[in-house]
Amino acid sequence: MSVGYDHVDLIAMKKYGVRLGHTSNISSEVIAETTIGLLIATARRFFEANHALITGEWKDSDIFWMCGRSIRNSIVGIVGCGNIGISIAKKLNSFNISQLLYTSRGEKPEAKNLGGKLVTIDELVEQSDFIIVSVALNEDTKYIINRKRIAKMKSHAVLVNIGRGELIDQDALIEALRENRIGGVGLDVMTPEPLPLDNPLIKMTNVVLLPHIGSSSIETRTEMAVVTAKNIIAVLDNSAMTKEVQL
Ligand SMILES: O=CC(=O)O
Repeated sequence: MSVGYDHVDLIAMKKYGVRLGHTSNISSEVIAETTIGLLIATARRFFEANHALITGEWKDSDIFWMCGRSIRNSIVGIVGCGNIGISIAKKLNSFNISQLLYTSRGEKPEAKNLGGKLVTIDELVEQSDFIIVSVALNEDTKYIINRKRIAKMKSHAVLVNIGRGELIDQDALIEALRENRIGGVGLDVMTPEPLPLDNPLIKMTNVVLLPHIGSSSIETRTEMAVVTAKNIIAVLDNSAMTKEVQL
């Protein structure tokens, strides 16, 4: 009952003739909503600000207290422009950003129509003020955000990951955050999940962590459950699944 199937041994499934269903595209919209929320919460320091309020640190202060960065007039890069990436791009369109960048195997007409420019991953990390990782995890994309690419990011760049934890070299990310080499990070996915409470990310003020709740709306989870049930029934009936992975 998920979009991604990186946690399934596809070779073994194929070898033993086990069919695999998933919930492709059902959750794209709600994951895109989560992404926008996480992007703003990270860029505008919502959790840090909330913590300041509840701990009595909210005082008459200087005009730049708790300032974050606007999304307006910024360059936003989306790594991976599948259904979720496109849905994020559509929502961002109303934010008056200055440029949308994206990576993909080839130009995507839908992204182009939204003003998106196809770039390489290295160009994207170098040029973006906000970087959103929304690509499927596989052998080609594992650690796509590696140490070298983290080093290329702008010092104020905000990185958001709603794909899978292993898309990012998390140790390199923690180092960059410790040394204030990037602006902030918003993660709905991380390594491992659940994240142990002694992980350094948990205590960092420039990090917003969510417990992999990208698709967690009642409506979406209900729809995912129904499709999963239909997929199971299809296997029992030896008929076509609603969403089947071609092994
Ligand atoms: O991460 C969520 C999913 O793959 O559905």
